[in-house]
Parts: sequence; structure tokens; C-alpha cells
Amino acid sequence: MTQQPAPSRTENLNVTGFTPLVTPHDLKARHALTPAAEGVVLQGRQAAQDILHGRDDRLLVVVGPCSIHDFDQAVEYARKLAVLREQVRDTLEVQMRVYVDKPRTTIGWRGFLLDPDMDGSNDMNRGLERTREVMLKVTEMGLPVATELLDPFAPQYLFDIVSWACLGARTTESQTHRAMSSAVSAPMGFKNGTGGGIKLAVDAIVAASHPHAFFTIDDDGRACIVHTRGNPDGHVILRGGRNSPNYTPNFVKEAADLMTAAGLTPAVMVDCSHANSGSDYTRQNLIFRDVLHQVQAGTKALRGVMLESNLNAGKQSIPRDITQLKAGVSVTDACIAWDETEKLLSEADALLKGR
Ligand SMILES: O=C[C@H](O)[C@H](O)COP(=O)(O)O
Ligand SMILES: C=C(OP(=O)(O)O)C(=O)O
Repeated sequence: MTQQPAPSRTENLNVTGFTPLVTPHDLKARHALTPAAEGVVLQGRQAAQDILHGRDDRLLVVVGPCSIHDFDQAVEYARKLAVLREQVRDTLEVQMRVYVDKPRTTIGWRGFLLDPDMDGSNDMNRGLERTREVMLKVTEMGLPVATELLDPFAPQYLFDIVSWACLGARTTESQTHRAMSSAVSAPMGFKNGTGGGIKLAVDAIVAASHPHAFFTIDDDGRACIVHTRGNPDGHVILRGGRNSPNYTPNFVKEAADLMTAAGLTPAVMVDCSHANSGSDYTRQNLIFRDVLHQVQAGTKALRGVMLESNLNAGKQSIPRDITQLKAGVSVTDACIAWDETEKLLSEADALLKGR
């Protein structure tokens, strides 16, 4: 039940209501991590850590929809990706983008976690429930879950299921998000800023690798101070900037050099979408192939690649009547289709086997 704020002349002037949220404990009790799912989470984290620290020379591939908006379609995608993951596992560690909390340039739909009914009702209790269910389902198929860390309380509800996480271009410089990253149990990628700044991503990795204390909630939903150890598994994600893409060898070297200068093991992932593709999904394959050639040429710092992919290609705007949505098509950034995804990952596998 949403409650109106108490009348005051100085606070809550722009607040229209407070709705209680389920506690992390209750949600996890209803949708518990099974031993099989826990095994997948731990193996996914270990594989990503080994790749990022150079103990495993496979390529970490974070691939999947720009955003999840339909439970069944996400599961259908995961079913296909789980099969492909097994086929290419000698050369690629494939993890699925299960992105549910979307940062926006200005305004727009905020994702399955915050508005699962896509109608502005913002039923976040249902969003938490459905997100936990979909993440568990994907993991139980043997597929590690990769996601973006955005809402400050969301990790308490979901991150026991996450194998890899990242800070997006709009939050890499945020103190709150850097401190939150220091608590995350999974390896974390840090995107360069929307302006193209790579140094700020390296600064974020350094910040997140140190202990912090910050405001959050505990498992019982009580406000608390959390004290963290620091996250030792940070890496840079090059996603392009306002003025140019940044997937080419000179930018990969710049990122690696900045990491080395900061005392970090150089570890770089290239995002084939966003400003690297100029948001044109038909260009993702060009960037992906360029990354493969850099890896093949021996660029050790290049350890990962990200693709935005869905069942079907392109994107659609969200219609007023959501029953009119086209199945398997992104409602945020445009994605490559499943067939192209399968082709690109198989091609990468064949190429890297020949190394
Ligand atoms: O990946 C998604 C988008 O690039 C990011 O969330 C910003 O989206 P917007 O510019 O459509 O708001
Ligand atoms: C929002 C995303 O990317 P970026 O932060 O690079 O815009 C994303 O990967 O979904």
C-alpha cells in the first residue's frame, strides 16, 4: 500500500508516495539459489577471474539483449545461448547479459526490474520477483548471468546469482557506484565515460579495489552501514565515446597502459555496441572481428568482448498497447539477431582454435 508523505514545509515536497518493498531475505527465501545454480555462479565467476588475470587464455564473451523485457523470450534466448556456450567453450567463456536496470540519457523505460509491466506502474516488488526468477532460470540452464549494477539496493536482492557485473558509462564516475562495486562478489567491468574518458574507468577500478563503507540495507531490509573489502577483479570496458569509437589497438593500448600505471593487471573488454558501433547494430560484427584479429595478433590485455544480441534483429519503440510488441526484438538499443550471434561466436571459436 502506497502511503502519502506526512505534511511538511521542508521535506518530501516532490514526493508523491512511499510503497514498502519486500525484504531481500523474504525474496531469497521464496526463490532460493539451488546447489546447481550456485555451482554455475561460482564457475562463471572463477572463469571470468582466471581470464581477467591471465590464467586462462580464452576470451570472456558477455552477450545478450540490451535489456530483458519479456520473461519467456529471455528464457528462449538463454536456451539457445546455453547450447552455443557448450559448443565454443574451448575458446570462449560465454555469459548472458541479463540487464534489467537501464540507465537513460534523459528519460525512458527503466527496465524489467523497475517497471516489469512496461506501463509506468513501476511495480518494483513484481520486478524483483520476476528478475530473480529469470536470473535463476538462466543460471539453472548452465549459463552464468552478467548484469549492470545501477540501483543501490538491487544487489542485496539479486547479486548472489550474478557471475559478472559492470558499471555503465553514466555511472563509472559516481562515488556511490564505485563504493557499491567494492562490495560485489563478482568480477566487475567499468565502462569508459560517455565522453570517451578511459582514465575515469581506471580510477573507478582503483577506487572499487579498496575498502569502503556506505549506506545500504541488510538482508532484513534494515538501513545499515556496509563495510567492504574491495573488489580485486576490475577491468576496463571500451564502449566508444562522444567523438569516436575506441575499439582499435591504440585505444586498447591506452587502456592497458593506464591500468599498468595504476598498478593493475591490464584487462580490457571491448563493447561492440553503443558508441563503438554508433548505435548501428549492423556494425557490431565489424568491431567483433577487429577484436578477434587483435587477440589473434597477440594483444594480451584484450580479454573480453561484449555483444548486444536478441532473438531478432533491430529495435522497436514501446507501443501504448504492449500486446503489440514484436517478439524477441529489443525495446532499448538495437541488437543483432540470434543467427548472426551464432555465426559470430562460431567464427571466433574456429579462429581462436587456430591460434
Ligand atoms: O544500453 C542502453 C542505452 O544505450 C542506455 O541505456 C541509454 O539509452 P538512451 O540513450 O536510449 O536513454
Ligand atoms: C547502458 C549500457 O551501456 P553504456 O553504459 O555503455 O551506455 C549497456 O550496456 O546496456
